[in-house]
Amino acid sequence: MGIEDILMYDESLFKNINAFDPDYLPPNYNFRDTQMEAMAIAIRPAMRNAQPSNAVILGSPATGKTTAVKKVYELVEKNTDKVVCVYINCQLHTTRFGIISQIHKQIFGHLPPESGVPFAKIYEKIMLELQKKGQSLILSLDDVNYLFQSKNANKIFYDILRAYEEFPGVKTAIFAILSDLEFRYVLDKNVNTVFIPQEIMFQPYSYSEIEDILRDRVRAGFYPNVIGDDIIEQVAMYAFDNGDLRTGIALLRSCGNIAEADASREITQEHFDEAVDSLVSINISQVLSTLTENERSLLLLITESRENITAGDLGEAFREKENVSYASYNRTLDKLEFLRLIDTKYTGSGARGNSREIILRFNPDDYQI
Ligand SMILES: Nc1ncnc2c1ncn2[C@@H]1O[C@H](COP(=O)(O)OP(=O)(O)OP(=O)(O)O)[C@@H](O)[C@H]1O
Repeated sequence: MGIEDILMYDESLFKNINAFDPDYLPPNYNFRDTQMEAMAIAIRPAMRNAQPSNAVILGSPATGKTTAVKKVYELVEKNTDKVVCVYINCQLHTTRFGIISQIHKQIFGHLPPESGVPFAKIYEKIMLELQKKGQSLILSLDDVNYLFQSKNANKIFYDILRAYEEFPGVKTAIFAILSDLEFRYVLDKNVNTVFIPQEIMFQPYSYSEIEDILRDRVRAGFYPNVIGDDIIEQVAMYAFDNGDLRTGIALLRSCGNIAEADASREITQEHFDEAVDSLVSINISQVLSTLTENERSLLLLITESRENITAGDLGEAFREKENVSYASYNRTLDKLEFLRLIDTKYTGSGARGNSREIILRFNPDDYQI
């Protein structure tokens, strides 16, 4: 090994490898101003002792929902101490006690004791504190569908949103964050008497938005000239095709690691190809594994039809096969589109959307549906 090789060995291509971490908060956060404004409007009354609004924050995975909430929280906390902002990931905390403990931690700086103190005591302590300080609570429940699996959602929503009945003056709101469109209906059915939210929608990013975001991430994470435009565009295209910005960010990191292991000063086409291969198409497989019977059945019909079928013809075939209502067919179709397994394109003829053409977004031969 020559002297240069030794030097190279220690050299890193990464200026800041954390820029590719899942919890990295990008200082530059574009394309979500409308959604962040809607959140600010929902929170603003709380800064003036008025009632904040509930919201349901909806969008497919990696459309920036969590990041947007955290950014808005940062701004709120910078500007007022009248609002307590709590963010909870419901994949990690699903019980009433777990959720109230996290709120306790945010307010008092530590978790309550895990045993011995009943829920009601902790709840009371929190609400009295909010009442005393004249503070409002904005509780963001990320991946809120997990609460429904553990059947605790109803109680938790009531705990928070009805607090004012027992503790007059206390103002609370919930931001329910969802990446499962289907779940919107479950939410409505279960908690609609207390939870009347405004909807904040996170549309999928366009190709150029994805490219822009990834270029920013490259500037934050790599030294200059480590990765060329051509490779960045390929990464962006890959992320766009997969409908997942997160894949793009992971791919950038993986390219960097592979190039480093190769003791290269830059990321080459070969490094990119290797990174893509190693990604395996976990994404699509993962999505497929979460489908319900009906969704799977509809997707099968689409893959079997091979050429682009229209929504109308597909609807007839599906209703014959599964004996479901038209509304249910439409919901299932929307779900497949939301998950970016299919695209629908208007052909410009026909009535009531029946002229939409269904386009499959992946090669069915590569997957078992
Ligand atoms: N506009 C943006 N600018 C920069 N980075 C972004 C932007 N939107 C999303 N990201 C990045 O994409 C990744 C996913 O974002 P985030 O976790 O906020 O999405 P999400 O919609 O909450 O996803 P999920 O529904 O899967 O929880 C994060 O690494 C985040 O930093």
